Amino acid sequence: MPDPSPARRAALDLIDAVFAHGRPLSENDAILAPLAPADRAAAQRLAADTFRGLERADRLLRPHLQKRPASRVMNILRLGTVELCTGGAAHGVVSDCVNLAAAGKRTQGSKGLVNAVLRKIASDGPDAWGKLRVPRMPRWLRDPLVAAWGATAVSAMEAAHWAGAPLDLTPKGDPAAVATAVGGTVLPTGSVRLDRAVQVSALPGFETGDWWVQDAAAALPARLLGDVRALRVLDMCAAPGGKTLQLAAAGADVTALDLSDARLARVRENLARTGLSATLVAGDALEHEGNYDAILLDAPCSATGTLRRHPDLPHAHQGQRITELIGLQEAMLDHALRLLKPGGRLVYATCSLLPDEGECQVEEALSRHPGLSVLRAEAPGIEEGWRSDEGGLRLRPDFWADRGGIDGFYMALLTRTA
Ligand SMILES: C[S@@+](CC[C@H](N)C(=O)[O-])C[C@H]1O[C@@H](n2cnc3c(N)ncnc32)[C@H](O)[C@@H]1O
Repeated sequence: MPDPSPARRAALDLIDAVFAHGRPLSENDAILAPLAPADRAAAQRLAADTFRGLERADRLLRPHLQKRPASRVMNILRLGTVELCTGGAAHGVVSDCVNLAAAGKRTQGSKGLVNAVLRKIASDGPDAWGKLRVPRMPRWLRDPLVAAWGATAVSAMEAAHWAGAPLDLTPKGDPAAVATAVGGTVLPTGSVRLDRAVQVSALPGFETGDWWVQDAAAALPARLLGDVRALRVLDMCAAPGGKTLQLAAAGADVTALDLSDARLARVRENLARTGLSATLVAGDALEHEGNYDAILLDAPCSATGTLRRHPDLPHAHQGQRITELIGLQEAMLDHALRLLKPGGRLVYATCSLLPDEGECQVEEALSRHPGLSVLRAEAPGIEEGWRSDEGGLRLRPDFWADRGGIDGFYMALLTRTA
């Protein structure tokens, strides 16, 4: 039996790692490292597409399965179903999925099942696919989001997740020049957006570090700090460094702190590519000491605002860590306030859709710290509808629907007088 294609085999390993070990697709370099760049990109795309279409795939597969097969076999069927229903060539997909089953000791016995089921899906799946509902988020996440934002808003978010995300770049200098060079458009907030699929490293300006990849929402927190020229700024959870690059490009004297050495290496690479500089510190934010004019706290969170790009996340965990993360965010915010000079500015941000990681954190911090207040967030492109009751900004993936959406984010600009 021929070997399966390296990209499909890696995609299957990536999917298995999410379900079996709760390891998100973006944290599986060991699976992708041996592959050629094109196979790596194809594996990532196949795995992400499988998670995006998982609910539809499971619905189509259910009538063909008398009992649920072993997890890896189920994942081969899901991978094949999504490909077959989104334009994959029937013969090539079915035979390679059979090869995938044949290649594993625990899956060999299911070759026949894979072949029979995927042949049926190849004949009637593509028509049925388009008639199925837009996939929903898993209940552990959907229920609290419906409680926070209402069912209509959550359906709109799911439509945005299903549509996927364009590519956003943050320019180091003039946005118009970058937009012209890459064939993109300048968004009202100053990011440059490309609506077509591209190989990022082949775009003009990549080698010369004229821009970096960063969602338009993720580019806003650093802008809320305003003019940071010559200020001592702490980027408290810095890696992989998008916001460090913005602050350094704006002329700040940046200390970029992160717990993870491996992730700090990404900050170092990004600084080198863009010719920018910052002081890198590996360590626990809660133990860091210093005195800063401004602080950016982009706290670790559920990342539920990024499901357009990371549809695997709600399957990697069922929200078990969220309570722990909320405690960490609170402790980090309190510690950051200790490191901030009186009158200094602090941005608290999370790429989460859950108010417990955003609005509630700021409301509770205001009640714990009498000298703390929220300043009005000002930056180009901010819409009045984004402003939340306690004075922060709430961005959701269903916003900017006519422009291609924006990641979910929360951010607030704080200052401390005492
Ligand atoms: C949301 S990400 C930061 C993204 C980054 N600001 C950017 O724009 O590229 C959160 C980061 O917090 C780091 N982190 C988690 N716990 C930490 C801690 N106790 N101290 C410092 N960094 C921590 C993680 O390693 C991760 O890189």
